[in-house]
Amino acid sequence: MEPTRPVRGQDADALARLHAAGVVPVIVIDDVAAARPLADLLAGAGLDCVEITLRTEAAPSALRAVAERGDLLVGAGTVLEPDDVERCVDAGARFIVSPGLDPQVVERCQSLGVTVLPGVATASELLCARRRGLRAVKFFPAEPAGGLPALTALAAAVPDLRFMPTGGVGPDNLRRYLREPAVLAVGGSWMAPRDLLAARDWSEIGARCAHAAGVAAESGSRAG
Ligand SMILES: O=C(O)C(=O)C[C@H](O)[C@H](O)COP(=O)(O)O
Repeated sequence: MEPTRPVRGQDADALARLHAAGVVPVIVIDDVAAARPLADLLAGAGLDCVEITLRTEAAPSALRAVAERGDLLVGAGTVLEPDDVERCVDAGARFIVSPGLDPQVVERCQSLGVTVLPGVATASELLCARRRGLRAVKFFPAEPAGGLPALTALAAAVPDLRFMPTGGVGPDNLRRYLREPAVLAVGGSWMAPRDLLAARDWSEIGARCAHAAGVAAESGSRAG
């Protein structure tokens, strides 16, 4: 990737940090009180970026709590409505992720200057993202949509875009995705899944995060 190229709606610093992190835990959080210990754990494991999905009532407050630390790059996921973009940016989100490419969500992000990673699963959606000036997208749902073979085929046809595959990625296939040069970073819930978060199983979450960070550090020139 070329992190210094100015790209409308995608701030180079955020993209560079996502690329350096390599893995992005996707969080579904039910209790805002779990946000700070989770953030401590992510930072301790060397994971610099986190996506908090707007799937729960606690999500906006959790996002704010993690963003207030100042050291982690926090994004909002499952952003379905343009008005959610403002809410998330106001809470401290530095990137916005959506399961699909909704032009209104993308435009709102671009008008606010926040990085947006809309979900794409087809070449047509990829071209729509490219037409809007984007240079990175979420590939979703990665495994059901064809996995790494589909991603590499899309990347070969549209070589100036980078992908954040998410959906069905985990410890068994993480390494393979990270070896693909078109992959900006890999997203997934396996590092801190909802049930382990609810159970406050910090030791298991910590072990999964440390493993993912280790795999990311081994892959290519990513930061450790
Ligand atoms: O599109 C969004 O905004 C989402 O929130 C979707 C999530 O990124 C995936 O559902 C995570 O997939 P798994 O890692 O397989 O659990």
